[in-house]
Amino acid sequence: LEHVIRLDKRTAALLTAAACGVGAVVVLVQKVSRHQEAKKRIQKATNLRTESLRRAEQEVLRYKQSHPATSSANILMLSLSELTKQLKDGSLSPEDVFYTYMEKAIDVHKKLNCCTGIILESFEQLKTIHSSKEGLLYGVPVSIKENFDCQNHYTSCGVVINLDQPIQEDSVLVKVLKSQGAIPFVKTNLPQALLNYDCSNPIYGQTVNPHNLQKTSGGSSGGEGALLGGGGSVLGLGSDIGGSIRFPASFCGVCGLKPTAGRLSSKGLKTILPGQKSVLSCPGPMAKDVDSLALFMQAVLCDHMFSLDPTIPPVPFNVQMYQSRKPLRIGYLENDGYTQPSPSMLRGIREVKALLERAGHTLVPYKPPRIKYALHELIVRGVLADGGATMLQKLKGSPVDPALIEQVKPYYLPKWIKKTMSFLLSPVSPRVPAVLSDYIHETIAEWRRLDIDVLLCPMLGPAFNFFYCSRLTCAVSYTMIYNLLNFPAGCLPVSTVTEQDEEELRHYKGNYQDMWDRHFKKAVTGSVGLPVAVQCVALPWHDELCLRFMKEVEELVKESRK
Ligand SMILES: CCCCCC/C=C\CCCCCCCC(=O)NCCO
Repeated sequence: LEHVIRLDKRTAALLTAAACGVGAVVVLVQKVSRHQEAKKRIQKATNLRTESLRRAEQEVLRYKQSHPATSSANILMLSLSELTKQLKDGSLSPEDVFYTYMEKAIDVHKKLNCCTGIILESFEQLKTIHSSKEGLLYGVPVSIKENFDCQNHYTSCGVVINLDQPIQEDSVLVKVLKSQGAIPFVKTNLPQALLNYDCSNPIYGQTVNPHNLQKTSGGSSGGEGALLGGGGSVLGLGSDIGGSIRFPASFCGVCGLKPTAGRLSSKGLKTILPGQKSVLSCPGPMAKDVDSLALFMQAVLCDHMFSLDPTIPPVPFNVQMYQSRKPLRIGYLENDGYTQPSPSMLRGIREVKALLERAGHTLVPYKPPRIKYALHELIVRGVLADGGATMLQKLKGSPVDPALIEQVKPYYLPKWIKKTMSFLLSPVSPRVPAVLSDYIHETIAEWRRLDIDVLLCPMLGPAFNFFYCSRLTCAVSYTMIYNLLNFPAGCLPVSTVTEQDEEELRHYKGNYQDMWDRHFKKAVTGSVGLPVAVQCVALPWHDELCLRFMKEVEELVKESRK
């Protein structure tokens, strides 16, 4: 009997070992085949990009040969309002403008890796563009961030799992832009899974900064930032849930507006956390100047958008509010108490504050109420309510990008650890949706108490060195708060980093003097000459007031340089 039992034990051990072996082989085979599938999809997507660039380049060459008199340098120098005027009065042809920007975009892409592909359908659209002469954006080439659906193109959001089928239908904003005579001509790069303010993914690679190739363009609308900053586009479409329009605008020296979420249609705009309602994502324009942002808003806030997406309130652009120059009461923020601004961020605020005061506006100091509570209890708990599971789901079957890895490492912690931590914290942590509206009204009450119309606050910058964005999610404090509050917020360049800023940075300690403060100092080191921006904020649905404030800052800065 003893012999039989021993034999049985040995058999059981052998069987267990064999089962484990088979299991391991199955897992390995699955992993290898998933990896190969991912490689195949990436190859297919990059081949499509290469082919679209090659064909566009050929078309540009053909056009240039038959139109040697096209003055490209002249066209590229024009602001959007000058460009639209000349297109309308016929002194410029849509063909000359289109081929000029196509050539420039390809050129900029070769240096900065900012495009995910050329929209070849734009060549066909150009042939019938004369029928859209009444449109506010007649003949204007517009660049589109990759996460907006465009018919026949992928909307990958930088994740391999989304590279299955090309999209069937244009997003609402792309349709509306076309109906206003704009020509979407190129799709632009973004970070893997969008929830990051760098601009790198395993499909299309890293986009770099037009002012310094050793710096990131920022993200997530980083392809837009780089292309606009490099001069390869005059108007772009981005999206923002934590600063994704404003970070690349700041890092690349262009303007960007995150409107009130709900003002523009998000139909056909892919996000990575659909259904997450605490912090709202929204589309918005990016461009070289504030008037271009305003023109974009005016163009898309039209009956066509309201009828394609009836969930959008039919409120057209308020030109009167944009053009008003009545003196304002402006709150200003120097340090939110969470992320100590870099010396150039702070200098930007102080210089603009002085210009605004000199122009007759009243400036009053402002502090956001309970900033730590807003960031930790409302933003982190709202966005990561599922412990990062949805995001990890999207990363399955593909490598995690080096620009994202540090950020997502904690999401990989075993569920039981995350659950225990959540349980331990739950007595002190309220449910986000229940208290979010209280926080919004508390902030509005503070604005009312100070009697302020708008707010001037620091904008993260200058452009980071590579791989620091994923280590510094805390640095979204100046931007993501306005996604949480759903206040419109825009940013614009006001200066460039000086030797003096760089010297002061050597003494930067941060508000907490912790690891993140040390990372921040390293992230922005070596930035002399890079753009410095400020952020302008208004109350919900007052997008035109936000733009008007931005426009005034832009004018004052321009004037002060004369
Ligand atoms: C202390 C505040 C930390 C907040 C952490 C929130 C959780 C994840 C990090 C988010 C980083 C957001 C970067 C911006 C991404 C963006 O706006 N994407 C737009 C997509 O349309």
